[in-house]
Amino acid sequence: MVRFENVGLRYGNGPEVLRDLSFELAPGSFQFLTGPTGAGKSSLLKLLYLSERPSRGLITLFGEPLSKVPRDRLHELRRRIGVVFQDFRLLDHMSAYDNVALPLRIAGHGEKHIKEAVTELMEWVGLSDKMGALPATLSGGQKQLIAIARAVITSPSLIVADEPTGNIDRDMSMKIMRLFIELNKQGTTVIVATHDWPLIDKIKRPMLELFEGKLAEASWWLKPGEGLDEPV
Ligand SMILES: Nc1ncnc2c1ncn2[C@@H]1O[C@H](COP(=O)(O)OP(=O)(O)OP(=O)(O)O)[C@@H](O)[C@H]1O
Repeated sequence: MVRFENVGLRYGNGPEVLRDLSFELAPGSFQFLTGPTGAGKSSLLKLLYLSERPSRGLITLFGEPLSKVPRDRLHELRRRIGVVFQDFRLLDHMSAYDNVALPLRIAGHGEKHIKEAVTELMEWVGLSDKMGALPATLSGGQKQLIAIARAVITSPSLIVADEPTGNIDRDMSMKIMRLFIELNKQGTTVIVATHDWPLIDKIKRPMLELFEGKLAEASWWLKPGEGLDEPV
């Protein structure tokens, strides 16, 4: 699904903020990414969802070496990735329904299909009664549920989440993580950056740890399949 080989990243002429990153995300895997503030988690995720290009090394995404993908084809790969941010990035002037519908509208789908898909996803995240709500009238957790519905409406094969439960209470954080786990059980590859140790501890999935731009030996690893059926 994803392979990094000796990847480095610098912004402009600055120092390398990521160095010598080599790892793989297997198809259908669930991976946490953790590390202290400034360690480079968001930067690593930006490389994954194609918002930055590496300054050295090789990234292979969906079997394609990114260095060989022409710029005008990058958006095709990008469409296969759903991204969830800590700050939701909903469009404030649009209803929850229209926010969730947006990726399908951009992709040119008809309104009938859009209505079915949005209705199903709003039900899935438990917000069927908030279709017409503007983001400003929703709680942080509800906004994140809308952002997750928007991220998955195009059925991406990779979900990248950057601190999706920052500033969200414990119960809602668990609800959000359960949605990611459900998607993962359906075959979606998921990577979640978080500082939330109690959450990591409860969910028990493999973890990548960054320190000052380098991957540390993981403090613990689970063997493939291990932990996956634990209640969360
Ligand atoms: N656009 C940018 N231009 C220049 N430097 C940047 C940029 N974005 C991040 N950095 C630098 O890259 C390093 C890693 O930042 P990054 O945001 O990836 O860390 P992080 O682990 O996600 O931190 P946090 O947990 O605080 O979100 C930091 O030193 C940061 O200052």
